[in-house]
Amino acid sequence: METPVAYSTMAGRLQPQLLKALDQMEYKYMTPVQQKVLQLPNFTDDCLVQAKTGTGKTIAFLLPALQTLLTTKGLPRSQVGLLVLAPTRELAQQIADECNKLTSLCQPPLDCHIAVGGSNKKSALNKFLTGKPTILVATPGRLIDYLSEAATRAKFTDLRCLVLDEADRMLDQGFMPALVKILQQMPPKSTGWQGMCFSATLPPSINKVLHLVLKPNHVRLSTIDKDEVPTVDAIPQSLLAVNSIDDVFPALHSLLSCEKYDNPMLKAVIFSSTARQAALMYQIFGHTGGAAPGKIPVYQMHSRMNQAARNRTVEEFKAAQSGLLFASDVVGRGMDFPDVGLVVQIGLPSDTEQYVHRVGRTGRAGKLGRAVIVLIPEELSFVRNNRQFPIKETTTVHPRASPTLSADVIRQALEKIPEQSKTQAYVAFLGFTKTLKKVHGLESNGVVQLANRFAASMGCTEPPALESSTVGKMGLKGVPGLIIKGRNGVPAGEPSRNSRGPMPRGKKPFDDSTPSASGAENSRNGPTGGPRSHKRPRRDVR
Ligand SMILES: Nc1ncnc2c1ncn2[C@@H]1O[C@H](COP(=O)(O)OP(=O)(O)OP(=O)(O)O)[C@@H](O)[C@H]1O
Repeated sequence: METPVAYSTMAGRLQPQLLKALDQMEYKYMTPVQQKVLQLPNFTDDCLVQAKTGTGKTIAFLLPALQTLLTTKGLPRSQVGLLVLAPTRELAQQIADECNKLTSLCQPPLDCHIAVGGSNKKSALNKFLTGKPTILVATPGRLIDYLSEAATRAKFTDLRCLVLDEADRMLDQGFMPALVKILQQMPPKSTGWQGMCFSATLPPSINKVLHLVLKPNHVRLSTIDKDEVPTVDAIPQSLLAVNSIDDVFPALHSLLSCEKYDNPMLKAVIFSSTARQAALMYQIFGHTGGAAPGKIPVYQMHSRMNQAARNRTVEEFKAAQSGLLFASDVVGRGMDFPDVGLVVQIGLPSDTEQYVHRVGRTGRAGKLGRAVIVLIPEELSFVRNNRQFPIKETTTVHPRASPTLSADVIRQALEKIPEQSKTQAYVAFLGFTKTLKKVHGLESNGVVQLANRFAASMGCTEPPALESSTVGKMGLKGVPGLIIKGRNGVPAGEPSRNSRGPMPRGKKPFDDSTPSASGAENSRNGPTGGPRSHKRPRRDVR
């Protein structure tokens, strides 16, 4: 490992007020990525930078950009000189907070504004238009909204630097149309603004679109060796392979309770594939008192919450000394929750990059951490196809683990969960599994069967009834095993036929692997309607 270089050696290259702020933030030494970037002879070079999660990339792009703003003459104070784009609202806020700390001693002040969805657009836009926003941190959707106003567009005519944080995400198919729209409203690249792209993962696919923000001769920096994986070495990764989907929640309960026994101050993030599943698991583990023994606070974070609740959770979980955060991918990238010691992924990440970023919510800033992925047999191909990750199968059983006790605790907790939450989790599971059916190696029949087994694992006596339009949208019309409202004897508008309460103890859940009554009735759906095909799963990332 290279000897760390002190920030004090940057005197003369960085403005004294930035160095003083770094000192106040107790950043004495540069992290490797900060060192690489700050060693560039020219801070205004276009650059593509890769460094592992939690290694201080935010400071690495803010410092050169702020140095440019502080030393460049001629930038009118009402103009945006630095624009940072990030994929999520919470990440944008986090970047703005870090930026405000770095500029806290600047005189005259460098105002940092934020433009994100979920907040009051009118008042934020008004402040932006009447203020002196030298820096803007934004999510693409809200920025496009802003740019519809001519007065807003006029604020960018002197742009000096544009940063894409989580650059591979910002340049992927999901964000590309928005990014292109934004760039159309910015001064042309030929006016000389600097482009900076940062991420822990830079798949080759982004190379063909980098020209949108970077010059052809941009600098490429990486702190990751060519054949090295982008996950942090200090995070042991393990696989908890469960025999069937019924075992997922009990296995998670067992894992968390054992971890909690070993470390009463456990702070963990548990990722689910969908917002609804994160919400469901939050409720389940709320009823189990977090994880036995003793109580541990539980938190939830996903796109189905309103922005005020999302902001509150971020603040609380950042400050928490221990707790379980049940989350979707809205906090899968970039978020810095101090001292998270464990990341658990329930089911498949949407892609290998997402696996890396989720794992990276632990082991940050040189701290220790551990990552576990819980997979059912249908999902194990993820590990087989991604041998680059040092994922070890968990073989040792913790002496405290009691599968029967965990199964009982989960069953009792599930009895208290409203049917509506289960139905929502089922629909979301169906949709997500459908989009990843190739990875699962499943046909539509198999997708429905798996989703129905998921419903059974939630204690549903039969699969929740779906709106016919929902089934159509998912491209699952006519697939046996689904219960459609208004058919199968289920009155339209009624929540579900399974709302008879929880499955009695010991009762065998419905077996949807054989054509059930519901499956037979389902044949009335007729031939499959034109399925809407998704190349990638709909991710809960905004
Ligand atoms: N020079 C430094 N010294 C000590 N801590 C630092 C330094 N720079 C950054 N940090 C801390 O390291 C943590 C991770 O930083 P940051 O969030 O920028 O990482 P990142 O590389 O952007 O991660 P990700 O890839 O997940 O987005 C933060 O808590 C930050 O405060």
